[in-house]
Amino acid sequence: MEIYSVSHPSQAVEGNIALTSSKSESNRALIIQALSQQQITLDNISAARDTQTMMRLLKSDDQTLDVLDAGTTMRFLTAFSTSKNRDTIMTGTERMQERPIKILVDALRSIGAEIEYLKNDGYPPFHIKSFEQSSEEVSVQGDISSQYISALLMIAPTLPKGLKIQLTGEVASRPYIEMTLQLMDMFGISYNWSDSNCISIAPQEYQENAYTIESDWSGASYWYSIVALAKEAKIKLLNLRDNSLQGDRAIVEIMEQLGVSSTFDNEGVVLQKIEAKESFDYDFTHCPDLAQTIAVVCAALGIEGRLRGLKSLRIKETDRIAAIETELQKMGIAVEVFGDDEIVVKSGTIQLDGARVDTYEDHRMAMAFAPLALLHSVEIEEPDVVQKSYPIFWDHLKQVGFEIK
Ligand SMILES: O=C(O)C1=C[C@@H](OP(=O)(O)O)[C@@H](O)[C@H](O)C1
Ligand SMILES: C=C(OP(=O)(O)O)C(=O)O
Repeated sequence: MEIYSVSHPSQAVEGNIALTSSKSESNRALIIQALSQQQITLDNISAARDTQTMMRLLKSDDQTLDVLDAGTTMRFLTAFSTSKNRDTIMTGTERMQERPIKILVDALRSIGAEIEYLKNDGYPPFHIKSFEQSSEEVSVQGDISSQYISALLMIAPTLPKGLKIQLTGEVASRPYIEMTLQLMDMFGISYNWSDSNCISIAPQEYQENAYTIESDWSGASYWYSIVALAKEAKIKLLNLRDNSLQGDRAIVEIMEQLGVSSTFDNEGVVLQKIEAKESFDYDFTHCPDLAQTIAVVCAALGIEGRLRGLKSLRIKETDRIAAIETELQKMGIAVEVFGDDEIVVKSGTIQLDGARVDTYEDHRMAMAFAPLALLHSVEIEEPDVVQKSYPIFWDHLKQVGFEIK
């Protein structure tokens, strides 16, 4: 097994960081480009493996599309292939075969798709056999994954009857749905989102336009953590915008409570240290990818942190609630878990002597725990997991004085 030993002798960080661009924006823009008959020009496409996989599979003529561990790639390509009536087998890693797809498959079946599961009902792999649109009305449960909804939204204008998507229950990860609609709007699509949570999209064509993908706010979160834990810090993150399409921009307000200020200029955002509050309480329903970063920041600062709205964490790259609990407890920090939705990271003194972090094939475990190296050297198992969203993460750490062996 590969292990990195990460440390930071001076505990002071300064520099400009050109983050990898957003895989969420990239994967949407690529699907829109593939659905459009017009010239759609995209700049700054993400180097993330999830996006590189999307690009490769969009060009592929193979019947089987293996998305590896990329959730958006699985969900968006499922709807895309169906809309094209393309005979396709969708598959992915072992973990991907445990991540639910039933809500999306049921929705596609209800509008005319014939889809057959090849192993376990409700999970990849499955076979998309045929599609002829029989109905434009579809009902989708909103509290499991917004990716099913984004997938349906993007194909909607290209379907002969369009789509009326009725969202039911609580709608989680809402900013990701808004990102999808805002990108569609940029390429000429109009839609109506009613008070009763019904999104209607008439048949229309995606129009010619150009878009430059923004840096990744989820990746930015690790830099907020680095600034919070460093003794001295001045970091500028390039190509991030105050008015972002990405919901993880919420890290700005979150980290104001945990010791980091943000100042935007026309190049990006400058992070500096400020005083942290003494306790922390936040609902991550709409920014689930930030939860691991914040759990570790609370543990490192010795602040009690109540993290709510974590329901979707159990079905991501790993069971992230269990992973946070296990790894922080190894470091002497008690974590109370309340059902599937909430954890409390208890205040205490983190024990990093001999600390080794298991990353559970989850990029965010590696990146969330790496900033602890500012307090004491830490070992990170399977460091290559960062390829999924932020391939140059470790090079960026070296750029600001982290030592990696
Ligand atoms: O649409 C997207 O780009 C994403 C939506 C979120 O997933 P859920 O909607 O499943 O929470 C998020 O966790 C994921 O990293 C990316
Ligand atoms: C959950 C994530 O990605 P996905 O669901 O697209 O695999 C993530 O990047 O944290």
